[in-house]
Amino acid sequence: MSDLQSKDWQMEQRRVTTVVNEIDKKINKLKINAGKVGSDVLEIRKDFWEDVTVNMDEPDDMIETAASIKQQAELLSERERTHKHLDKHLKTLSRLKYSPYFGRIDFLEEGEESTDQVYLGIASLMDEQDENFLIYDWRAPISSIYYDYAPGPAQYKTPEGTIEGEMNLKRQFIIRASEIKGMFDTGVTIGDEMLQEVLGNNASTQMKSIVATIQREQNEIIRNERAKILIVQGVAGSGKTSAALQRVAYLLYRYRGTLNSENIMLFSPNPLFNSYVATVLPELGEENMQQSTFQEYLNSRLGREFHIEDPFTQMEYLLSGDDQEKEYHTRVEGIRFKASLDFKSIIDRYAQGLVKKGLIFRDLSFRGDVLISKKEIHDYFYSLEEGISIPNRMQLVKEWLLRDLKRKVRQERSRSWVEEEVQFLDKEDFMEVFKKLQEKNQFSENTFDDFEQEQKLLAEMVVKEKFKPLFVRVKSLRFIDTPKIYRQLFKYAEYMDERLPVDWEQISNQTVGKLKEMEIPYEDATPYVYLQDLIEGRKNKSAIRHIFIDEAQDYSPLQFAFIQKLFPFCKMTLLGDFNQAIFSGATGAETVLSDLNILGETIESFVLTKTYRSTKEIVNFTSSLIEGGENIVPFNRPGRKPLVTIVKPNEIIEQVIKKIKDFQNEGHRTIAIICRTADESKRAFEALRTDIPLHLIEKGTISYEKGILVIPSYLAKGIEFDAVVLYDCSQYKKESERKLFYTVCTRAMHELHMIATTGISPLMEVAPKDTYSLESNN
Ligand SMILES: Nc1ncnc2c1ncn2[C@@H]1O[C@H](COP(=O)(O)OP(=O)(O)OP(=O)(O)O)[C@@H](O)[C@H]1O
Repeated sequence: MSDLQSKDWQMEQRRVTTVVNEIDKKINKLKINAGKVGSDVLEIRKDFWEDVTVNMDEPDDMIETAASIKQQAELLSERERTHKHLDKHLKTLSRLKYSPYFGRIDFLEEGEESTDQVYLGIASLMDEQDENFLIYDWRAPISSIYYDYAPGPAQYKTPEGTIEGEMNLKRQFIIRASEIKGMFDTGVTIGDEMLQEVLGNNASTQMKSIVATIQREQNEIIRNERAKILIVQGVAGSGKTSAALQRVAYLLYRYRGTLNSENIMLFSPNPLFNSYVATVLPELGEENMQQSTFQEYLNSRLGREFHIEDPFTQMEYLLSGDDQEKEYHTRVEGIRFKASLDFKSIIDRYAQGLVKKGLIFRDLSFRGDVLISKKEIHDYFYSLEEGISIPNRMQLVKEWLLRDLKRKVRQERSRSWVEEEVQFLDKEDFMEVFKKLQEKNQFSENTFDDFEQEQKLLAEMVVKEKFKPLFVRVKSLRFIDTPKIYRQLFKYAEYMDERLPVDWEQISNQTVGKLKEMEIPYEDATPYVYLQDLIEGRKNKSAIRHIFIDEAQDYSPLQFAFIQKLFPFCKMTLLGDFNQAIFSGATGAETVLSDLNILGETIESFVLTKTYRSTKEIVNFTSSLIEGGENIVPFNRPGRKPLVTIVKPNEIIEQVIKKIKDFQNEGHRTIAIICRTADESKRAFEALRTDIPLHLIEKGTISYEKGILVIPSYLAKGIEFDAVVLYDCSQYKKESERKLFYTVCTRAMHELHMIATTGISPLMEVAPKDTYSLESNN
């Protein structure tokens, strides 16, 4: 280190120390404050009822009592909110104390005399007088210069306009436990050195925030405020998920006061992924957005009625099914067609036809008798004016049914079964009736009359209770026979459209067969709920205002159209990689990213071609596996070439164990043995578990720990590992599995080892021989 550098280092360390002292003072003050508020909360809770005037004698007193309770509850919740806020602030300060900032820029604004020194951290911090920023939030307008420019002329946008000037210095820090561990003055990009340092580290079971090293093209995505639909197409490892999460943090900062974490929703590929990304936002001092998988949504809609196939079971079928069989082909054809907008338009036209005829209803029965028949409901529905939309007519039918049911409740009271049931009521029920009569002052002091009254009320109670499920059914529109209406679609389609696949009849039979068993194939679940919404209507009550869809290539055009309908007023950010479209890859179905024109309206699209995850050698190999791979730019981090070892099938376990031991000795901590299917994963797990400690990841797994895991190919999406062992790469044979093969190989950060039992995968034949090493144990 030169003298100057060392002087700079000392000067910067002194500043860190001063800032940390300032943070300490703030922490102490805040702790005292938080302590006070905390004891206020406890006290209010303890004395809640003592401080409330309770008097129920007169109506006026009751009103006063209610007001007093309300006031006390408001006071309590105000104190609780303040406490939560202080607590959050304290956590942020402790994080700042550990590492106050990661960057500095010196910026001379045009027309100004003095240069501003801007230090960037995960949150802003003012000096004691609250006059100057000691740290700027990385999301502040001025901070964007750090991500967008090299030293020299620079500009940034503010709500008031663009500010221009000159950046004289751009410096990066690695600060840990209030001590500078690394310091770089950087040039063109955000320090290669710093990135090298970050990317060279071991993978963890949780994704990390990238605020210190966001790249210019990622920053553009993170800060985009215009687009209604923002599309990010990025190669594997280009930071799509990272950019998405920092974008959530940015939006929460930019629109603070009007947007909170409850208003943002992330659709992720599987439950494991949810936990993988769960710590990024809290690390940045923000609360996590809502997270769900699309499957969870479908379950919430259809789970009561159907057994729903999940996408992983569908994937297993595609990977393990016999592609020589007619049935397999029919299914694949069906999956492909049901993903398309052609199918959606068939459903739309079918629904239009239902305006005039074709809706099917269910009988409403009670104690084995039909109370209101499906025919009566049908006739009532179609007697309503055609100009009224189907959902609105359904509401009218509902109201009619409810009125009718109430009438039926009254008629039912005098039936003999009711009298019998009354005998079996328990004491509490009698007490309730007694209380009701008392409240209504209905006792006449005439014992005979009183008995009559009581019996009447008890009968009413019994009937009401028994009718409850019927009322619930009617209120939730379950008098509509949607399964039958959906099944009927397949017959109708034959007369409606010429764009049907040639084997539509077989597809229909296959689908209808499943539906009759109350099983719904994954490819039918979205069309089903889409049709259901056209019939029932769905009010958008959700608080969600921004949707993020990760692994967007796994959504079909029809699914996306459905999501858009579901959240019509939301902005959306879609992140995906066409080359990792493993589900559609297996069937040739279109995905939402196949043709961006279908998204119409206001889309803005970004492409990320630089990849950060894997070493240069791994990227050289993986990018040769796919079309267009020559455009992928690896980050310059050296490593070993991927290695293929050919072994006899009965030696595979021995080879895996050997390789795992080697990786562990080299210091790798998360090692994945990726198998093609769940079945293969189970077998590998059973064979290995006695020799090495490992975890088996299955579709329901929600989190994992550091160490060795066995995981089926399609569940490894979106996640990364220090080292990957492909259990048997000879199994990836079909062209339709190219994307799957590419996806699994791109999970490796530092090492990729492929074991082959019957020769290398034919999918690797396109890779130049010098992009991998080959050894044979035979
Ligand atoms: N600007 C950056 N600074 C530091 N690390 C980065 C940056 N961008 C991406 N990375 C790292 O690269 C790896 C891949 O990032 P991420 O998982 O977000 O990519 P992705 O595009 O979603 O990948 P995939 O599509 O393959 O799942 C992560 O380890 C992430 O931390």
